[in-house]
Amino acid sequence: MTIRLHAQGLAKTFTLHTQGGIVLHVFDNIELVVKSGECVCLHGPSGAGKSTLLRSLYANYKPDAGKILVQHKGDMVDLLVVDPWEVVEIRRLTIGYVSQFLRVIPRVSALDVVAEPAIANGLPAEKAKALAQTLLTRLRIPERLWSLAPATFSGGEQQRVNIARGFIVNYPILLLDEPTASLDGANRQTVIALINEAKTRGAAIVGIFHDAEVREAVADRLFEVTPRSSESTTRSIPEPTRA
Ligand SMILES: Nc1ncnc2c1ncn2[C@@H]1O[C@H](COP(=O)(O)OP(=O)(O)OP(=O)(O)O)[C@@H](O)[C@H]1O
Repeated sequence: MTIRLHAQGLAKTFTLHTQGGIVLHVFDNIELVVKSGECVCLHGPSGAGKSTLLRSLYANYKPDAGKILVQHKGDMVDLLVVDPWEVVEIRRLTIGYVSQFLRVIPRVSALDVVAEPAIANGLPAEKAKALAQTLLTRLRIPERLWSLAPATFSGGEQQRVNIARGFIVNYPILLLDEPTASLDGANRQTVIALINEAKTRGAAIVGIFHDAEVREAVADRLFEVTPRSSESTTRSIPEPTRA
């Protein structure tokens, strides 16, 4: 099976500049390989760094050390050294990300929010909207809501719009941050089906699934993220130089 994502020696700290320069060591030496058709579940206690790792894999956070190799247009490229415009391209074509919360864009309808990534990938608008309708129907978003901006939608409705947006493109790599957190049983089953369909077409998936039923239905293996929070240190701040 093709390796789609390979994180090597990843380390991440946060420096809390507003709190005396305290340095939080979140994780280090992360080695994660994800192949085509495989779903890996990030696992570990609250605060261990699962979301931080997932966001790092999407280049939302910049790790302090290591590489994030992703297969993009046939080549392995390191997400941590590419130019910002390439990150935009990699996100458009190669890596999809479903966060727990929808970033609501005022006045843009739910249908257009979902269709947008497909249009950005070159699908004609009419086809993209037809695909968006199919996904919104599968995720039980009532048709009367399709033309409305999702700002006023319930938490679960917003999450389902976000899922439809993440699954409208056949991304080779998919990152899922608790995609079923606010969903009822029927919609959880739909998300399980969408994830398994993505695996069947060869997507490499990394996810955080707190729900055991979802985890068991989609994950091929667990990847343990171990907390390092007890090792926070204070980075010394240089004394101000006197005139
Ligand atoms: N932007 C940030 N700035 C500073 N510290 C952060 C930031 N994001 C996360 N942290 C810290 O990093 C650690 C890991 O947080 P993270 O959200 O990755 O954990 P998690 O394993 O996803 O937890 P949970 O299961 O509760 O969602 C926590 O101690 C958190 O306080």
